[in-house]
Amino acid sequence: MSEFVLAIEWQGFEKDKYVHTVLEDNILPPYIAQCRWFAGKARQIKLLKVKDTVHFGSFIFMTFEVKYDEGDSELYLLPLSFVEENTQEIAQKGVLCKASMDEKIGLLVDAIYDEKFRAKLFTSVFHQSTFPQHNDDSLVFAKGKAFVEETEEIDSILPNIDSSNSAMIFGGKYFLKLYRKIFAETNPEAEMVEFITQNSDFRNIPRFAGSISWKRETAPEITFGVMVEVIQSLKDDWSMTGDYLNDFLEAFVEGNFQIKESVFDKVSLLAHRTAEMHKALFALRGADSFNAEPFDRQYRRFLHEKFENLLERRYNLLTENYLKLDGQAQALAWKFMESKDMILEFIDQVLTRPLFSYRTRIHGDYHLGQVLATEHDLVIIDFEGEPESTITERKIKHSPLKDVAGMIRSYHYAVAAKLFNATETSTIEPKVLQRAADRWYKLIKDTYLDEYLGVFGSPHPLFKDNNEINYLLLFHLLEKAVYEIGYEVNYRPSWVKIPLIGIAEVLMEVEKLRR
Ligand SMILES: Nc1ncnc2c1ncn2[C@@H]1O[C@H](COP(=O)(O)OP(=O)(O)O)[C@@H](O)[C@H]1O
Ligand SMILES: O=P(O)(O)O[C@H]1O[C@H](CO)[C@@H](O[C@H]2O[C@H](CO)[C@@H](O)[C@H](O)[C@H]2O)[C@H](O)[C@H]1O
Repeated sequence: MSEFVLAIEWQGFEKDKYVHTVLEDNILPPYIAQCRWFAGKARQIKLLKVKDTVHFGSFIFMTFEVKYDEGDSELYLLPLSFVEENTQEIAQKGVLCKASMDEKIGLLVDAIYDEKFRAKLFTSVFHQSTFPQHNDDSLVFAKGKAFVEETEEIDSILPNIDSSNSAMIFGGKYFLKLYRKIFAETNPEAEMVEFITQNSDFRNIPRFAGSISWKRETAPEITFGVMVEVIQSLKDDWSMTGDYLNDFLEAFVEGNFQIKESVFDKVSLLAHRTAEMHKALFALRGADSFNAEPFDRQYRRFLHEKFENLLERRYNLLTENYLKLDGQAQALAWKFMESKDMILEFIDQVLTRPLFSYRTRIHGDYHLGQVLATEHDLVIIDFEGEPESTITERKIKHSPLKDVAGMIRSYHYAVAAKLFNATETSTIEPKVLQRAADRWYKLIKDTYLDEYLGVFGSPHPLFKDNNEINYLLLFHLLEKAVYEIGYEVNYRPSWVKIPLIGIAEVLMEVEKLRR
């Protein structure tokens, strides 16, 4: 905790330059560096600036901007509370500094750690309260279909989960995600979850229970948080698939290739739920932001430019990090670089080839970790979209095959990570391992895809024909694997070979299309 003792006054907080300067220079930099939600830990901070203050009873929502030496700046949300000493036990990681307010001594804390703040959030959703601000702006709490509580007296906890935002659970029933990195726009997750809950009968998402938004007179509104129902789940589908793969691995080291029927059943179930989600999104009419659209020129150009830029950035990243890669990853990276012309030619086709399929709002960052396994079913979560894209881009409509490609990539990841990282396989030749991984992947991929397409029947309402399905699926598989190189180089360099193998496999299919 910082040594500073800040004298705070909530009423004049927005204008108190001294308090802002101490926060910006002395308190926030060390504080945010230890917060899981702060995404700029690996970047050089050039400027940190307190931006806005939104009053919420005896609490404050403060926003601050972080500018870096390179790349885009970011806007963060930090709710603040003053907790008088000896009134409440506050977790050490929530304390910013010692403080005084109205002649009382206490602590300035991240308000999520203050149970009174959490209780006020709940009460405000309960009453659908509005908090007018000093200008014509207001802080607005909305209530959704899944909010069925009859009392506002409810306990709250901060669950111990891995989240890039801040989660709170109320009465074991309501899950509130308070966004930390915020955008000057409605968050796509709040929009998607609210729209699906209120306008469709698709049940395999946590249904919308409420939201917190800062509505501004002269600027777009900003979503501070979204409340949904709690999903009772022991694990996500990534760990569940990891369990099936443990069985597979055990048989494989004994010389058997074995996949249980129940595994195919689970894969089919996920394909089924994916198709139902896409059907629901396709059927949502009446609001421009959800109506299905064709592959018009403007969208084709957007898709093309985005992929070309991504490709360029990834080639540069791999070149800069080439010497840090192991021998196998270097060979794969080399192959990827040599294929540049073929990839560019394949991407170019999106500008001109006939495409009569539709595009709709989609999940956007679909992988096994975004699916929670309940006792008998699966529930899809986290509709925030691809973390690297801007918030406007995340709302652009795409072919649902982009989600399908995301999930297929995830199965590829699951088997590769399991077989190549296990100690049990350390003495097995890489070629033999690769062959087994390929077989597992192919069977699972075909099961997923066949079941997914089967749900829609024929003719398919969203996709024109098999040619288009094939091209769009390969396009998005390639795009996703290229995207993943960035994630792996930055966070798990020893896994970079997984997307590189994925790229090599897609390129073999692309070559077949050229013949
Ligand atoms: N509705 C929910 N009910 C119960 N747990 C949830 C719910 N939504 C998310 N979680 C848990 O929180 C974790 C993080 O959720 P996610 O939506 O991915 O948050 P973030 O985008 O902040 O990382 C999930 O992996 C899951 O364990
Ligand atoms: O944190 P998010 O869920 O928004 O997604 C990011 O992190 C994911 C890693 O957890 C990353 O996913 C990649 O690794 C997964 C296995 O850990 C694998 O299942 C996915 O297929 C693979 O893309 C995701 O790309 C990134 O956006």
